[in-house]
Amino acid sequence: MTATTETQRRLRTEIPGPASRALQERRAGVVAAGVSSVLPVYITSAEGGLLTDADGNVLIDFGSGIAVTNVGHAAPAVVNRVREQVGLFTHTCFMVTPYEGYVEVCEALDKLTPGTHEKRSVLFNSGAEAVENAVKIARAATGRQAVVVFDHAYHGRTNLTMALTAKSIPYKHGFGPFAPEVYRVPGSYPYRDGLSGPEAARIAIDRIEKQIGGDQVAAVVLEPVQGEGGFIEPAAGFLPALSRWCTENGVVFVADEVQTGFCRTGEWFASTHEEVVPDLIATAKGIAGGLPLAAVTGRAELLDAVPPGGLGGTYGGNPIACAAALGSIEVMRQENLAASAKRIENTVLPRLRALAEETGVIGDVRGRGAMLAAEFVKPGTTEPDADLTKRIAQACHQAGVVVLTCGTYGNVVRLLPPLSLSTELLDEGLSVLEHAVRTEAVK
Ligand SMILES: Cc1ncc(COP(=O)(O)O)c(CNCCCC(=O)O)c1O
Repeated sequence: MTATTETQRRLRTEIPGPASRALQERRAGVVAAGVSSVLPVYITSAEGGLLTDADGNVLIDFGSGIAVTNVGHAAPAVVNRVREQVGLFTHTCFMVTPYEGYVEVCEALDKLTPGTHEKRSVLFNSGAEAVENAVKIARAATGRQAVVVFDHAYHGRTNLTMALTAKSIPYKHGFGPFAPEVYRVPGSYPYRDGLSGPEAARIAIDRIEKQIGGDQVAAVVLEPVQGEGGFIEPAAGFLPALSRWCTENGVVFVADEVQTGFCRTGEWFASTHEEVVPDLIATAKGIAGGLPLAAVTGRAELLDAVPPGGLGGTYGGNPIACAAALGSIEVMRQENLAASAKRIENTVLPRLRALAEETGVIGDVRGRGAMLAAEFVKPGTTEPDADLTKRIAQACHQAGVVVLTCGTYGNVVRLLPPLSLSTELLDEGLSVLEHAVRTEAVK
C-alpha cells in the first residue's frame, strides 16, 4: 500500500464530511465571518500527530495548530498535569494571590532561554501580548520610543503588533490608525535579495542610523526565522550583526520567538543557531502544548526597570496553562525534541529539494528543524505562484493531510509537524505533499 493510499485509508468521507458541513452551517449564523479556517473540518479528538474530525476522518497534522503542539496532541505529561491542576484551582490572578506554577515556569525560562545573565520573566496569554510588553519594557528601560521592525515581519493582531507586522491584507487593512514610532527597514531574504548577512545588516543599520538615529531607538524586534512572512531564514551573520549594533547603541534586541521557540527549529530557541543572546525574548505557541501562555524573558535590569504594577493582566500565567507548560517542557527534555526536530529536517529538506529539481516550480527550499518551507514560483522565474500554492495545500487537505501556507506573496507551503511525529507519519504526509505538487504543477 503506498503512503498516499495509506492516508486515504484513514478517511471515511469526503473532506469536509456531512457532520463538518452541518457544523459549518451552524457556524455561519453565529461566528464572525472575519475568523477564517484553513480547513472546515471540525475536530473531535487528537493524539500525537493525528486529528480526528466529526465524520471520523483521521488526518495527519503538518500544522500543529500553527506551531503550537510541538509535543504532539494530548501529550500525557501535559494532560495529566492539566487534569491535576484543574481540580485544585483554575484561576486566582497572579496579581492578587500568586501560586507556585507561575514561578516554576519562570524558573524554567530562566534556565532554558539563551544567555547566562541574570534574568526575569513575566507571563501573558498570547504572542501578541508578549511582543507588546517586550516593547513596553524596552521603552521603560531606555526612555526611548522608536521601535524598528523588518519587511515580511509578523508580530500579532493587536494595535501595536499590527503596526509591527508588515503584511496589510489580511492582518492590518482597515484597522488603522496604528501605533506611532514604529519604523520598518529591509531584512534578510537571501532567496530574493541575494545578500550576505553582513551586507543585509549593513543596509538595515544604515537605514536606522540615517532615518531614525540609533540613540532614538528603544528596541529592534526581529523573528530569528520569519514565520507568517514566509519562513524566511536570514543569511548567516545577519542576526549577530544586528545584535552587536544594538549592544553598541544601547538598543534592546528583542527576539520574537513565538513561532521559532521551544525546540521548533532544532534548538530550544532559534537565536542559539548563531549564538545570539537576545536582551528580551518573547515566547508563546509551543511553550504549553496548546494552552494559552506567553512570556517575556530577559535581562533583569530591563524587566525590573518597570515599577511594580506596570506589568500584568487578569489571566497572565493562568495556573492551568502553567501546569501545561511544565508538562510540555518535561516532554521536550525527556524526549529530546530538539534532536527530533533535526531528524525531521534531515528527512524533509532532501525530499523537498529533489521535488524542486524534478518539478521546477519550487524556487526555494528552506528552514530549520520542523519549521520548513517550499516557496512556489512560475517555472524558470522567481515570480510567486500563489494559485499553485493554494491548489497544492487544498490537494493535501483532500488527501487527509493538514498543510498550511504563508508568505508575503502567499506562495509558501510550510511544514510544522509535531516534533514527536513518527517517521512513518512524516513519510506518509510527505508522500501526499509530493503527489500533490506533481499533479498540481502540471495543470
Ligand atoms: C512570530 C510571531 N509573533 C507573534 C505572533 C502572535 O501570536 P498570537 O498568540 O497569535 O497573538 C505570532 C503568531 N503567528 C500565527 C498567527 C496566526 C494568525 O493570527 O493568523 C508569530 O508567529
